[in-house]
Amino acid sequence: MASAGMRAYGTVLSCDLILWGVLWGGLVLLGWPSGEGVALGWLWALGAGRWLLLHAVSVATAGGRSRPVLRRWVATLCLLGPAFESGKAALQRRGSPGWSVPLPDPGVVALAAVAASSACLFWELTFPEAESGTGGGEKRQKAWALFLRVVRYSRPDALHLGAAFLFLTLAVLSEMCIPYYTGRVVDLLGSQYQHSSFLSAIGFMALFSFSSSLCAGLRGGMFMCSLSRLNRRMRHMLFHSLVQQEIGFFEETKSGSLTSRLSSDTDKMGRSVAMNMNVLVRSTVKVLGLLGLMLGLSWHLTVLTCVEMPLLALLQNFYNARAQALGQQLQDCEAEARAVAASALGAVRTVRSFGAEQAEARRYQEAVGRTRAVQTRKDTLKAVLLLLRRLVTVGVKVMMLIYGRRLIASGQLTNGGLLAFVLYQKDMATSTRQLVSICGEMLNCTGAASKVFEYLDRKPREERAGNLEPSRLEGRLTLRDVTFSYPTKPDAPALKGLSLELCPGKMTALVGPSGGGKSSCVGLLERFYEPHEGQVLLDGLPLHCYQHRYLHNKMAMVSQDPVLFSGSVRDNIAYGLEDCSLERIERAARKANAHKFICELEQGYDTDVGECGGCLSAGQKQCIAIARALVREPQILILDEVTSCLDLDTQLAMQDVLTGSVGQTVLVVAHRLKTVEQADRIVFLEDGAVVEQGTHQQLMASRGRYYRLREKLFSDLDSAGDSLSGAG
Ligand SMILES: Nc1ncnc2c1ncn2[C@@H]1O[C@H](COP(=O)(O)OP(=O)(O)OP(=O)(O)O)[C@@H](O)[C@H]1O
Repeated sequence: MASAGMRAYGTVLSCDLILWGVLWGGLVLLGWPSGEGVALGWLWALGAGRWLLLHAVSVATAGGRSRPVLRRWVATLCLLGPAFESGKAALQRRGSPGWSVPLPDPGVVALAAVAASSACLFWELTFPEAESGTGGGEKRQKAWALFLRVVRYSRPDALHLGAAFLFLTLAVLSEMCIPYYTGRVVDLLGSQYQHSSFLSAIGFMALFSFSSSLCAGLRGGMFMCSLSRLNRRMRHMLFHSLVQQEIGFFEETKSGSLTSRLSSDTDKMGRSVAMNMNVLVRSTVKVLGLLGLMLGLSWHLTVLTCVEMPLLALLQNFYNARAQALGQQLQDCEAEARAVAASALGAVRTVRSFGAEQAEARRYQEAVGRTRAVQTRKDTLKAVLLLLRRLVTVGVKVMMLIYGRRLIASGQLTNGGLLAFVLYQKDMATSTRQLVSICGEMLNCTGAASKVFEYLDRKPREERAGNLEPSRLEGRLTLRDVTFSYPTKPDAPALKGLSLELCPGKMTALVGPSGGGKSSCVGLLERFYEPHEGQVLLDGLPLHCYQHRYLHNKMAMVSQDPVLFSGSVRDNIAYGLEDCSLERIERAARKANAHKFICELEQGYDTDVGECGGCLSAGQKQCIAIARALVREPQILILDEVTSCLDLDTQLAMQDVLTGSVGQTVLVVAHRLKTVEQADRIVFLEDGAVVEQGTHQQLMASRGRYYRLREKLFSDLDSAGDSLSGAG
């Protein structure tokens, strides 16, 4: 592939040489006086003819399809000369459309070839993906589409961005004027000194310096402001979309990846518009402006400086390939060190109880050591890049000064002109470098944008809730022939054709061995998941017909491991309810046997429960969770293994709640709960199916699975209860 490319370049160059040879030979034969000019139009006609011919040659050599970079190279090679001469003539105001320009000599042709090749080499090295066939093109198109979408989301900030771009242009223009006046000052000091001209040059220098600083500051402020506004909007939208997703989505996606989308990816994405556009526009305006100014000062020196760009791009490419791999390694090492620290600090009680502090410290030290080793390699590579980059820059500058001296000696350039050129060239190198890195960075940012949009556009897999809100709800729940498997285990059904009915005013207990499917039933009733087969009905209608908030106000659940949110006890009990009075909260807390210990807390109902309720005991957390469910006065109450952490008093209070509730549908999932004996119906689940059901007496009499499990599991509780009553 590479050799075919080289062959195409070689063939085109050879044809071009032959073409010029024929032209110059013909002119000599015709006796054309050397140094005689031609009309600018003829030069363009010559360029266009050359372009057509060389393009045909390139297509023929590349077997019918020439690569885009080859096409661009041919166009640059043929049209650079006429474009340059036109620009030069316009700058020097040579007058009428019949401008006469010199015919290119072999030196100028060779220089144009070097400049065109440098530009194309620079392009190819900087954007290798853009040329790698249709895949690269598609990738670019996708990146561009994403970028435009981010721009669309920035529409509300149009005013800020518009002002930012205005200040940016003003800052760049002012900046570009400074070297010109610096050169003027040097010239005035070096030749006949004129006080007024000197003062005016100094004045302009100061004015442009001040305006460039002021505009740059305002530009930065405006960009930062629009960036933070966009970030805030995107985070809000993304969070809104995430909390709407089905529960299965959160099981399939790591929470770390979700938080990283919310924080770093939205930020990166915002940068692709605000910060990168800032640098991109600034660098593009600067590169073009500086190129014009440099060409105006000396085109010889400008061509010479063009050598620097492909060399720098070559170095950058070499660095990028290696730095990317090291960056990946670094990320892995950092993640490992973080994981070691998090696991040890998160389970500090276990570490302490096993006396493993030293071992954990050693493990963390080793992980940090590995991170440092990779970081050192990365820093060394960067240092080598900086050194080589500096060498190239200095080498080009030395060549430029040597050549500049010759131009000054021959009167083609002034001292101040050379100084201005050197200052422009320095700026040009920086802007080009920024332009190169910003293109990579923008693709990077659109990568972040694609991840953010992936979640933003994601439609929850489950059917959206309907709008049914009947004023009277009986509360009859039915699971009819339900088959269900978790998204992470699609081939292992947790429920297999299960049918179950929960009647209003009755308490149903689900019992059975671990993994039997009890919590899965609860998950379906709570509409965390949708069944794959069968139906879940409430009062004869599918659950998804009911309005979301209505459903969850009528149906309250206390889970095995209840989660409290940081905030006051009162906020936690009234969670999800608007305008819930303190009396109502206290009533629910009393029922859940929580009022007494809440009143003993330092600030009563206003006490902060700490992160995830960390300031409370497991039993107290359970009681608050029960109060949170009871405060809604739900029609359907689901208690999933709630008594595991409750003391005897609270268990008795719970029994009062359960037996005292009239017309309420109650579902209790239990292994050890005494109340299952009082349940109106006990359903024994095993391996995702109902094995037997009936009252406690019926099941005990039948001496089936329930009987055997009860014998095994409840004997401990019975003996504990017996010993307690004996003690009483
Ligand atoms: N989130 C989940 N993702 C994948 N599989 C799950 C998930 N939760 C439960 N399971 C699997 O589904 C099956 C039924 O589990 P389920 O939690 O419903 O049983 P259970 O009767 O409530 O058990 P336990 O009494 O131990 O809580 C088990 O095989 C379990 O491994």
